[in-house]
Amino acid sequence: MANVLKDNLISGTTPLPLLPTGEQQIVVACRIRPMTEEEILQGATIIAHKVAEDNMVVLLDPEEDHDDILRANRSRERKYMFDVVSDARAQQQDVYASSAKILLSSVLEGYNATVFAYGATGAGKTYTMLGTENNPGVMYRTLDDLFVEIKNFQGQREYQVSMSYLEIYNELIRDLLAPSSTFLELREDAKGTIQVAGLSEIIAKTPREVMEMLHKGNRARTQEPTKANKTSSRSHAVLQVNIKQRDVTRSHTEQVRFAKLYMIDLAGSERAAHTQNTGRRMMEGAHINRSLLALGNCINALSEKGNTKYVNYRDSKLTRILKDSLGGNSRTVMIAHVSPASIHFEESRNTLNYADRAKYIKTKIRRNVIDVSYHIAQYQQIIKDLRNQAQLLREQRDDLEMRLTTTNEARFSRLSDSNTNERLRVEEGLKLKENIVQVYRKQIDARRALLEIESGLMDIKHECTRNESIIENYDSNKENSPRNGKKSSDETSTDTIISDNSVQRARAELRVLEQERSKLDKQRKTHVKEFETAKSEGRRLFEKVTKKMTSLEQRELLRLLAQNYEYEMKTIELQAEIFSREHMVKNRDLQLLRMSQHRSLCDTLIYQQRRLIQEHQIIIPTDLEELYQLYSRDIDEGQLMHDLKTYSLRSIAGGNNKLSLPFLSQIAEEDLTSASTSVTSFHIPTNGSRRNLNQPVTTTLVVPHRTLSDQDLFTRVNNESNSNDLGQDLLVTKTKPISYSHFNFEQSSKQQLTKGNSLVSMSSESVDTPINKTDTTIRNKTHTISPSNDNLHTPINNKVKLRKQTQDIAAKAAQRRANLHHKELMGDMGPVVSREPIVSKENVASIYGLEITGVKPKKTVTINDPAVSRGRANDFRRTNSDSPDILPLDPSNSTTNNRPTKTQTKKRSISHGSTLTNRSQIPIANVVVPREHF
Ligand SMILES: Nc1ncnc2c1ncn2[C@@H]1O[C@H](COP(=O)(O)OP(=O)(O)OP(=O)(O)O)[C@@H](O)[C@H]1O
Repeated sequence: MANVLKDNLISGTTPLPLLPTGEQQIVVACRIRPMTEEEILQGATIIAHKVAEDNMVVLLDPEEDHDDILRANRSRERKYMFDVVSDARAQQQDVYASSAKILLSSVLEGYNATVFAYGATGAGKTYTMLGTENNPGVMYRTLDDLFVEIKNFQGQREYQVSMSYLEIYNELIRDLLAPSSTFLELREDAKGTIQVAGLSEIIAKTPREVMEMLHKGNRARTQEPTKANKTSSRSHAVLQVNIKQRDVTRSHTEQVRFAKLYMIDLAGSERAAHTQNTGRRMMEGAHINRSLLALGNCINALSEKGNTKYVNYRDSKLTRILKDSLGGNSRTVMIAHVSPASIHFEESRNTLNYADRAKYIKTKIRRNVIDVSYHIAQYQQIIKDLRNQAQLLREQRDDLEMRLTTTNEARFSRLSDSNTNERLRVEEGLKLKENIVQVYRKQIDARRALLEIESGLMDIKHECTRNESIIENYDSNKENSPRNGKKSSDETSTDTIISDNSVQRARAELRVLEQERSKLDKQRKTHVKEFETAKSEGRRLFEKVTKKMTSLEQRELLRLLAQNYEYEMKTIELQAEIFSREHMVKNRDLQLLRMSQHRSLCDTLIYQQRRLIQEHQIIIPTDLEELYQLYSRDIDEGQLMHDLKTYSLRSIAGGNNKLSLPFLSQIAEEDLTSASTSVTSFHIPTNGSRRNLNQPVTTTLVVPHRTLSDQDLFTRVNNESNSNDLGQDLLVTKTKPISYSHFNFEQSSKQQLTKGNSLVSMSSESVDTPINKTDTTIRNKTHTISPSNDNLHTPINNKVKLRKQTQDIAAKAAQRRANLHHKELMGDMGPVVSREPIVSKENVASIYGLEITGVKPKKTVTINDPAVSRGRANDFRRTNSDSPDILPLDPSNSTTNNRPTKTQTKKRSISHGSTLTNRSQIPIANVVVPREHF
């Protein structure tokens, strides 16, 4: 560090060095001012010397007696090493170059920085920080350079510079840019950052404005003559410069950098005996000393090895403001000031001792950068900006090419005919220049072509996904075709023709898209090759041409030309990235919209089912009630329920099958139809048709989908689909129950099972069971144990109608959810779109928030099989009549109690593939659809 400072000191114009990130020690500089007239008049001698090495101060003790033999062996000198030392010969520029200037580059990179002047009264702090009109100090020079730097980045970065200026006088804070009699308060925000409430912050556009503000502030500052200093500052002055910047080049994310630069001129410590201050001056002195003592304590604590001591910043306003500069997020330079005069030995020694300690203080710096992400509408604007930028670059380039040619030609014509060698050389240079321009153009063209191809490929991907999902829906519908059994033959045939046509079209489109994709892929490869060749050729030519061009001007023009092409290349690359992001965001937005529509649908569905339960006073198990309570709490402050109540009453009271909720009917009519079915390998047993009744529904855990976050779902789906041994992976032991703090699902499910599965039994009856004699018996049974069974006389047909209505929605809703997740997964898979269906039984079930267990068919507890309807009815009776004959958890018992006939087992084997040994056919899971909720 000392060397860097030394370099800066010598040259004063060395490029601003960038300090390393992370932990950093405070840079301590020392300035020994020249002797003042008064000091000379008082007969003081010079006791503070800078030694030749530049970074050492030797302080001699004026009290030491050379003739004192007792002290003869003791050194007369006190030596201090600092990062840089300047003495009476040093100019203001030198001091600036070794202190604030080294911070400037980091400030522009987004790091906070502080430079503060420390020392006894009259030691030269204000002179260093403020200076005089003819010889300005650090504050002015820093701001001046800051604007120069900003100008250098013109066209690349946008800046906003604002400043505030305050003083701490007698522990009171005053705004120097808007002086008034009121004092300001310090506030600490949640992150522990200290702020001055109500402090004015003025935006400065030019160095001139800054200087005016600075002068204005200084005029308002409290300054009084004392015995020690005719222009003694009686306050600590804090100048804060805020720099906010962002790159002009637009990108999909925007980096905004903030930095705070503090420049502080402290009041000087004073010894009452020396200053002979009385009254008000003495009071000021006491305040100054107290705050400086607090600062000294902080320095002591911070410089402790290992930094284990408590640092009390709260003792003074000064230390609170300096908190970050001393121990926090700031690159800090301390300039310690000493008088060289022997009469100030004590003050100088104190200052040097503190400065020496401050060397060990470490700050932890970090860049203040935030990334601002853009949304879709802004992408359009960025693309527009980038296009404009590319146009501007092309114009600049034309100009450069012209100038390069003109200078070459002018040079050529200046050469006499006899100077053949030189003429040949210039001619060759001209030719090479043409070559290089051609190569650069080729490079740009290839990159642009690639951009177009990439964009085309993205569109193809999108179209493929759309068509694949049509085909998938069709296949899924076909699989669930028994549902159509209830439709009239006319209806069915029209539906079939429509979907057959659309699926045929989708298949044909897919074939064309595939061809197009492979064509573009080939083109892409060719262009990538062209681009790479042009790139390396460009590099080679550039070196060659540079060698041929003798004139500095030509070389510079060539360099600018190459740079210009490079910028355009970057612009194209940015465009490509933004296109792809735009594409991704569009997809996501669409999915989110559909998900939220779907969610509304589910909420309505749950509400209507809830009403059915209430209206018909159906007894529901406590577990289900608790789940419902959880669900209710999950809905934002009950607002949704309130809204739904208003609409749903109409829809249910109306008793017709058409939904009356405005948004729901919209979804039901538009979205549900379009996204009819997509679950290819998963049958949702919420369908009221007889076919579902043939599918065994087995129970494990029942978890509402709302208990999982989207992320959880996504992770689960991914994990499960990534699993090599899906069947094994989904074993119940591996599936952790999702528990709320006050509700244990695992326990709950166990209870469900041990209590005889009343939940499932009830729901089987209320949802799926066909209305026949047995079921009426069951219902009667149920209601006999109900405290109130007035509604028993409600026409059964009406109930069934309502149930079916909700069942259909449930089925569609579940399928839609699977469909959406399927698409999401496909979207996240990157450029290669898998043709394999990603939605498996497990994934889909997981999407619904269901727990899936890998259960061997033997252990399966089958309840909802109409073939064993008598058994089920018995189970149900047992459950609801608190019969001791409880449906057992034990698998062996379960098969005994619920033992299916041979045919029944066979049936199940087919639907779950349980008897097959092939891995792909191994029964993966028994799935529970949250039908019980309905
Ligand atoms: N490097 C220097 N070259 C010439 N004159 C200087 C230098 N440093 C300080 N002085 C002069 O010394 C006197 C005291 O300096 P200054 O007011 O800057 O001290 P200070 O440390 O700010 O004191 P206080 O803490 O009382 O405000 C002033 O007259 C100033 O012009």
